[in-house]
Amino acid sequence: MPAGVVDAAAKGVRLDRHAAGASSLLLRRASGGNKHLLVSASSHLLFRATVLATLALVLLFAVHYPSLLSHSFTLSSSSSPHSPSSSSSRRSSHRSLLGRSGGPSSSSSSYSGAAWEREIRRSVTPRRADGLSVLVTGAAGFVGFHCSLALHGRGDGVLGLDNFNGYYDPTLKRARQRLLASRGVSVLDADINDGALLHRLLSAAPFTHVLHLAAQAGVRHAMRDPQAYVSSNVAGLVSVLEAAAHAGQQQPAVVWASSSSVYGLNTESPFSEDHRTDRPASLYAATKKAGEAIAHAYNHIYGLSITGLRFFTVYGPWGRPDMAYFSFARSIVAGEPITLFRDARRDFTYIDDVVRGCLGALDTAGKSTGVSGGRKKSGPAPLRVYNLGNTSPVPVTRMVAVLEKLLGKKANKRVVTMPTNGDVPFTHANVTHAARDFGYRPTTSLEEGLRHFVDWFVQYYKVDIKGGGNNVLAAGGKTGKRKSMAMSAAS
Ligand SMILES: O=C(O)[C@H]1O[C@H](OP(=O)(O)OP(=O)(O)OC[C@H]2O[C@@H](n3ccc(=O)[nH]c3=O)[C@H](O)[C@@H]2O)[C@H](O)[C@@H](O)[C@@H]1O
Repeated sequence: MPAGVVDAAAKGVRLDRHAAGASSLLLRRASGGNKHLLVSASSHLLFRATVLATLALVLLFAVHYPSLLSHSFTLSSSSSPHSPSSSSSRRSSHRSLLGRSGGPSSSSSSYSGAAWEREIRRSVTPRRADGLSVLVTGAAGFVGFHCSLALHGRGDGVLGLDNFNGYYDPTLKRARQRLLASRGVSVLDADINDGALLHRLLSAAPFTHVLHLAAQAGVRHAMRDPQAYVSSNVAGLVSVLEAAAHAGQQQPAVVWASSSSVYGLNTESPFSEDHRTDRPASLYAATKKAGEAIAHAYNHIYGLSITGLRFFTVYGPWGRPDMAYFSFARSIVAGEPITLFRDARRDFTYIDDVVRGCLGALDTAGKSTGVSGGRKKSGPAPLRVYNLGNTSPVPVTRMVAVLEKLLGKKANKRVVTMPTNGDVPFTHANVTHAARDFGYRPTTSLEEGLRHFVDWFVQYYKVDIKGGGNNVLAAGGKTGKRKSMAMSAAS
């Protein structure tokens, strides 16, 4: 018996004796003589029987309702967003879902149990014939949020997962999560490095796909926090692929976010999937390139169908505050200076185009071929990589000019030589492979896309652009918090 158990057992006996002793003392005082000895013995026996019966009951309860003994986990998607009680039940279910730090060790034990598994199955059951059942990692992130909405909107079953880290303002991620919940999509607080939880999730329901978008983003930030990139983009990817390879019911196909940054110092343009990607310019790019090599290995060994999508500077409503277009908009509104890297050009790609690309990649992923929990494969499985760009690079100065026009205010610009911090001077996507295989055709110009972004930005942060964009009103009609949130978001 382990020491702790021995200890507890001994304590139990001591408690037992103490209690029995106390009751016999009372009886002795009440009746005296030999009679009390009999009563004392029977009371002793009665006490022990009660303790044993209680223990048996607790054990029975734990076996049949393990989830009730752990955290409450009601998935918020089950409540109608329109019913009067739904907002409070949503709030309380959020509290139960969000009440943890989301670190690898915190969620593993609490997300489990038969009832929890039933909720997972309910959540990922598609509402349309031949619909997909998709686990979306990074679902409270920019691209994950939009993809989750789109998948759910067309009747696929979606379960989201996000660790809500503080790389940029988590309140924006929480707002995305709330909006998803109001549409019926749940996002669990969990980390992709929590392999045990991923395994439980993928064993609980027949997921057909994993859309793996959780990652440590940001090209230049990699110099400040290199380990975060290794943890999320390398270890985290391995954790997701391990869980997919060994999924209990069926191996899902995996579609994941690579990056245009893998082209690194490539000088051929436009960038094609056939070009060199062995000269990354940043650790971020190196981790994404490593991810593509890791994907190859998992496809080869386990027969996992894996598709890597190389995103090109994706922007739009509900975007990432750390990205240039977003932080520039905030600085312009606040009258703060912005720093432009001379001659930088990007193939800015609008979120709706990227979402269509992601769904096209999911729809055409093909099946994984691993059997017996990933121990062997029945044949080769698809291994694909695609550019998802806009095919028309734009100077960053032009992007700022469009923002100035939309916000009705001039930027305070400082133009400097591009620092050697991992950035690359230009990106330009060739998307013929994605067009051929799933009809990917970006249709949104930078002007149009930024207009949608600014519409959302002024509404979300209550920016008064009629007054020249100087005024940021108290946000949301409920609290002034969002104003400071807007101004303090990570960059
Ligand atoms: O497409 C990609 O692969 C990558 O796109 C973006 O990376 P990046 O293109 O560097 O996006 P931003 O940080 O928004 O920068 C956009 C442009 O603005 C320029 N920039 C950035 C920051 C700044 O202060 N000044 C400035 O001129 C950059 O040089 C770049 O040309 C994302 O941040 C990455 O997560 C993603 O993987």
